[in-house]
Amino acid sequence: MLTIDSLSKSFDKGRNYAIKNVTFNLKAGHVCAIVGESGSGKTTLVRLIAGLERPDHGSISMNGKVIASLDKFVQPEKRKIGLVFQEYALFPHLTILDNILYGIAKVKNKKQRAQEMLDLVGLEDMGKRYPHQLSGGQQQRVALARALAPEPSLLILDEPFSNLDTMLRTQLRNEVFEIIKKTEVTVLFVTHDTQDALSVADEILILQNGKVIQKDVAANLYVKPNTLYVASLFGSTVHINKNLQNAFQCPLNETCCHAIRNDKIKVNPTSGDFDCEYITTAQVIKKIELGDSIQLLLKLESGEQLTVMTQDKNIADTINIGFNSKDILEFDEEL
Ligand SMILES: Nc1ncnc2c1ncn2[C@@H]1O[C@H](COP(=O)(O)OP(=O)(O)OP(=O)(O)O)[C@@H](O)[C@H]1O
Repeated sequence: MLTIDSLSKSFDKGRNYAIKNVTFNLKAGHVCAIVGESGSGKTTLVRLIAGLERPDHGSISMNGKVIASLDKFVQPEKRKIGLVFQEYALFPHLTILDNILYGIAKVKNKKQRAQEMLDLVGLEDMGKRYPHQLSGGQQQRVALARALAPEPSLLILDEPFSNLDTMLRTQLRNEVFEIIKKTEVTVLFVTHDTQDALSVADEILILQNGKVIQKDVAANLYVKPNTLYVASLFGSTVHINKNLQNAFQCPLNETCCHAIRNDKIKVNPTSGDFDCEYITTAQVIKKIELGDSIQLLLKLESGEQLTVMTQDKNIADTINIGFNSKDILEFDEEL
């Protein structure tokens, strides 16, 4: 449905690239989350797709038709793309109903359509109110209703929940995606929050320095991350550097980079039935009680520090820790 081919964009005549050679496909009806740290190019990528920026290289096609390339540019309003941003961008002087009507000037039965959209987002009685009379979460649902009203082929959500506090954020995210599922619209969802991505996306695209590092379903990103960065995004991860290899006596292939998830490091204070292939001794520097588990900050003889989790309340000052080769993650990259 959406095809991005070798897309690049620079804001300084090619010295740096906000988006560099990005290629991916998105199937109709799928939700794809775009995840990456600040400055990785997420917003630039969706602005290119929405037609708010022009690419320097490559092309964007929707349903087989090129909408942006070096010699073709379809205007944003002709792209059938709905946008929802972090700031709700509602017109303050228009009622909720008029805000929704604004986007569907050319649709037949537009009042009926606008009311249907209000019903869809659960604000059927609020059409006559003004934006300032609604809560942040309600305003974001109006923004969603407005974006969905013209029946877009693609809906782009750019950090739509960042303005909200954590409780409301999770609730609204779940509500919004329940609404979206009913419409079967294809979605690109920009977020820096991996929990958001894991909760709602069919697939996740990871951007780093403007490049796609990996695009896959969530389970694969966890089990087979391409890089240490991707591994770290989906759970605390320790790089098994030379010092750690020496400490645990686990020599690893020098041409690759290796890591272990913190929750795969086993803790056993007595070493009785310790069942790990690679073991070392560690000094407990700090214990932090986190409800029913305890986080331990450890120092190895080599001076390396790492954290592990345990449920054992009787932790001595010096403990054994270890892991198994099956849990080691291996990447091609050099750090
Ligand atoms: N209009 C612009 N002019 C100049 N540089 C820009 C412009 N827009 C983005 N950039 C640069 O492009 C790079 C990618 O920015 P972008 O906003 O796409 O990242 P992001 O991943 O969305 O970040 P954030 O999560 O902080 O919003 C950054 O280095 C940014 O400074």
